[in-house]
Amino acid sequence: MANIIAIVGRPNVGKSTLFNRLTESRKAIVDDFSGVTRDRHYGVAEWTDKQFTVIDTGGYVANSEDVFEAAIREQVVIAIEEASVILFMVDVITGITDLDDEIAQILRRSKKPVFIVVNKVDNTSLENDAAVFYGFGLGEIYSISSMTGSGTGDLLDEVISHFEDVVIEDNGLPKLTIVGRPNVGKSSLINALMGQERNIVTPIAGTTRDSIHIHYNQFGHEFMFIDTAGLRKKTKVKENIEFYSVMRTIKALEEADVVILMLDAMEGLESQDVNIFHLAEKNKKGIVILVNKWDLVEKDNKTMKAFEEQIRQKLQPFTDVPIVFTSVISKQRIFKAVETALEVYKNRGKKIPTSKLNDVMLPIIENYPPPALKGKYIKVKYVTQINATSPMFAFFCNLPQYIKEPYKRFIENKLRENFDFNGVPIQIYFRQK
Ligand SMILES: Nc1nc2c(ncn2[C@@H]2O[C@H](COP(=O)(O)OP(=O)(O)OP(=O)(O)O)[C@@H](O)[C@H]2O)c(=O)[nH]1
Ligand SMILES: Nc1nc2c(ncn2[C@@H]2O[C@H](COP(=O)(O)OP(=O)(O)OP(=O)(O)O)[C@@H](O)[C@H]2O)c(=O)[nH]1
Repeated sequence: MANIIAIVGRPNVGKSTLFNRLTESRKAIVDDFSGVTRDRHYGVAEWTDKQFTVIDTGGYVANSEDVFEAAIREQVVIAIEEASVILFMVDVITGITDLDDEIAQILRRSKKPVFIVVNKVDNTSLENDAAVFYGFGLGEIYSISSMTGSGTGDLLDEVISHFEDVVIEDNGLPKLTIVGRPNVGKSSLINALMGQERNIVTPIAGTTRDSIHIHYNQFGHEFMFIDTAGLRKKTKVKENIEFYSVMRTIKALEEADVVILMLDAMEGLESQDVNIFHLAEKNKKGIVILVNKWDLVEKDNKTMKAFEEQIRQKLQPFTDVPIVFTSVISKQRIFKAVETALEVYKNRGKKIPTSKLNDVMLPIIENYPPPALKGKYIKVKYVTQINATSPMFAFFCNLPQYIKEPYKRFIENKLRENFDFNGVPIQIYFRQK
């Protein structure tokens, strides 16, 4: 089961501030790429050795107070159903409001772990004021200051102790999932690929009730579809449809080996898609981009190229990703899409023999060594691929701490030029030897 933390609470209590703090801490530690777009609503975070996804449920722009509060209540219900842990954030300065009380009432019916996070406790003199929130009857309270970070460590220690280990069912077959915003054509694609069969397959229940695993075995291809496309929840508020589908997407993504990110050609790649892309990238999943509804685009011989460039521009720095233009309606390139996803699956499992790796990479490094720092030369001695589910390389050298980001990028590009890793994130480490 995916570990998802949802931060709920009324506006202005500081949800986004905590979210930024949690997701940035990971960025500083493990995210090797700089210049990555900051994920606004959901991101990957890490505490001690546990990795998890954080969702910030704020950010409504609603026209009436009623709709607004209904939307928040609905979000809390979705969070209870879909998240593993809920952080209910309140504000020590304002105390308990009516909306806080309503949210607490919904949360009291939840079976999921709920943490009351009392924010804006910037100094110890405010700690006494926090005690009022015991009145919710939801157990322990955690006083924090999202602004300074104080108290967040204790909170996270407690939160991660409620995570379950991610158990992923494995029958050795590639696991693909199709993700994308509502209405891009996900269900249509699965239906088109399965043909009549979809109606007769008995869905193999996934490890959780979050997804359906469909065994595909036709036209010489065998794999598993992690399908969430059929699972839809009726929500009254537009933003919540998105919120719900994001939750489902995160879970499907964590179970899959390769993520097929489907776009609508008429809309292009939007920020929500870029978020999903980065989520897949950070989870080290293989990625294929499908530009669907290509039939609707007025095109000439340059359109596809221009479209591709536009997309890659937004995906930087990880642009070595296949892009396939499909029309599910006219069955154009739908098998190509599957074949490409299976290629990416192969690339993700690729192991380069150490001798070959050194034969190729050492001369490149010799010709273009890492820049010397403070008069010290960096000597790379050898490289090896580490045994892992996605490509990971260790370069052994005398002064690993002197290797800077641009040089890592250079090395990654050379690996990609010489060995096909199309569609897969690569991790590169420099180690002391
Ligand atoms: N003093 C103090 N102010 C804080 C703290 N955390 C957040 N704030 C401030 O509270 C205000 C609201 O913070 P946000 O993080 O935007 O709140 P939110 O809950 O995400 O709000 P919505 O996006 O509207 O749902 C901002 O002005 C923050 O600077 C804190 O720990 N202490
Ligand atoms: N013109 C055109 N329409 C398409 C294509 N693929 C799907 N559609 C239409 O787009 C609409 C949405 O398709 P769905 O397959 O339901 O999309 P979905 O991504 O599963 O949508 P949600 O279930 O809301 O997430 C339907 O009316 C489809 O007929 C395509 O390639 N071209």
